[in-house]
Amino acid sequence: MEKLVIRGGKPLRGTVRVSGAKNAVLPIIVASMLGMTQSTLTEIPELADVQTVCDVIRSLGVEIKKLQKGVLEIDAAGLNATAAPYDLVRRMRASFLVMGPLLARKRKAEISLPGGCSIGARPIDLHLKAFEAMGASITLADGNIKAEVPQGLKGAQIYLDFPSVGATENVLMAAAMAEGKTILENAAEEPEIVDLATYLNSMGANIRGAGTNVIRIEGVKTLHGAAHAVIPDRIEAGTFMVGAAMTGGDVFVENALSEHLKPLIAKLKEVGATVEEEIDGIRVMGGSQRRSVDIKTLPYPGFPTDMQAQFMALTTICKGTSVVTETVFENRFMHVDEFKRMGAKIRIEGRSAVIEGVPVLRGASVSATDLRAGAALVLAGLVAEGETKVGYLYHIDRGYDNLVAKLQRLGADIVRVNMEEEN
Ligand SMILES: CC(=O)N[C@H]1[C@@H](OP(=O)(O)OP(=O)(O)OC[C@H]2O[C@@H](n3ccc(=O)[nH]c3=O)[C@H](O)[C@@H]2O)O[C@H](CO)[C@@H](O)[C@@H]1O
Ligand SMILES: C=C(OP(=O)(O)O)C(=O)O
Repeated sequence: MEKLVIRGGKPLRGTVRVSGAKNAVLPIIVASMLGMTQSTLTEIPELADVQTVCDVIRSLGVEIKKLQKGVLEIDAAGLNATAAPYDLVRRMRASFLVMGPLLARKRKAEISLPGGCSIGARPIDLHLKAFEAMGASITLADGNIKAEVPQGLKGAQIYLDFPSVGATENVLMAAAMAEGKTILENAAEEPEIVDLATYLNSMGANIRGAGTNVIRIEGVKTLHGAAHAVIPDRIEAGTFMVGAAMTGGDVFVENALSEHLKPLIAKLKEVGATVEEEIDGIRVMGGSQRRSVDIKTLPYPGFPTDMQAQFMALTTICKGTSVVTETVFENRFMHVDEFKRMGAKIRIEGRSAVIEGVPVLRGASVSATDLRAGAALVLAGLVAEGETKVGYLYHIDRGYDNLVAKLQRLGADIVRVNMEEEN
């Protein structure tokens, strides 16, 4: 098994460039299925999830060429299948986003229930209710969802019970080519939704209001390919920012957009870090004192759930008691037990974790229980006394582009080793 081996104690210093956003690139690659001509996408991060989403849409007849590092050319003229294979869908929840484009272009879709992720049950009822409102009939058999809309999708007024990111994206893609107008209320407002809408509009769609909680979509008959550069990854940026604050370092996170990171910036300042918002990135300098701070995750523009684990890593070494409350996912505290192995003092009370800061963490063997938990354990390893070994790296590989090389360039003592070879 491969592991990351980290020797803590080195402050992160220097410049790191943020890659394109995982949570923007996945829906954007899927949205390319709607184009009748070729799209060129740039700022594509090197991630296992990008590979998986490309495999999913290739299996449906879409041609994808990697022109050079970070650049994909996608041609969906030959889209010819309507069933997404189970072994790919189970690997990544975002695969379920192909349902919208398949219904729009092929009027039917068959997709396995997306793979359960350890952070919560993650149902897809809001996606399905929205498709039903647009005229689709949906059946579930043998773990597969079959949706059909023989007369084509019709625009509808849809209210999401929760501002789900994935459901908003699926509706945007379906409604872009539906007949008539769709009004989506209580829509998700994340920057990744805006990026998807920008791309769809450059493909010929008519979408207004993305980034607010009401999105209006006037359906068009066809869409064409377009050129698009994916936005920077605010969660990757946030991970390095927390790393700088934790290690008492000084890091310029190039390409990070401060307008996407307001809650994190505010909380880092509360902890005692200095944060400078610059035109081409964000500089974070960690102080010697770290004060305890409370956070509560919320849909955008609230504190992102995808930064909760990394921020909790920081609170483990803040002076005093911090409370971290998770409201978006019901089971996103798997990292707590791993932090405890490293000497952190944390107890869980319902949806909150109460963290009593300790002066030092100790290196230990720990497991990445999910993507952000993995990143959080790496951050903990950077400040721990002695050696930390982080296993189950496939979680981290899903969503961080060259994490080890980027950390090494910032001065971290971190290597990736194959433990079997070592023995
Ligand atoms: C690929 C991608 O972009 N992933 C992000 C996306 O996931 P994802 O799109 O899956 O997240 P959602 O916003 O849909 O989920 C938020 C909450 O709504 C619930 N829910 C969602 C859909 C549904 O039909 N029914 C339902 O109950 C979920 O179980 C969860 O508790 O947004 C999450 C919330 O910001 C992030 O953590 C993920 O990194
Ligand atoms: C939960 C995450 O991703 P996904 O929705 O792809 O599982 C994440 O990026 O932290």
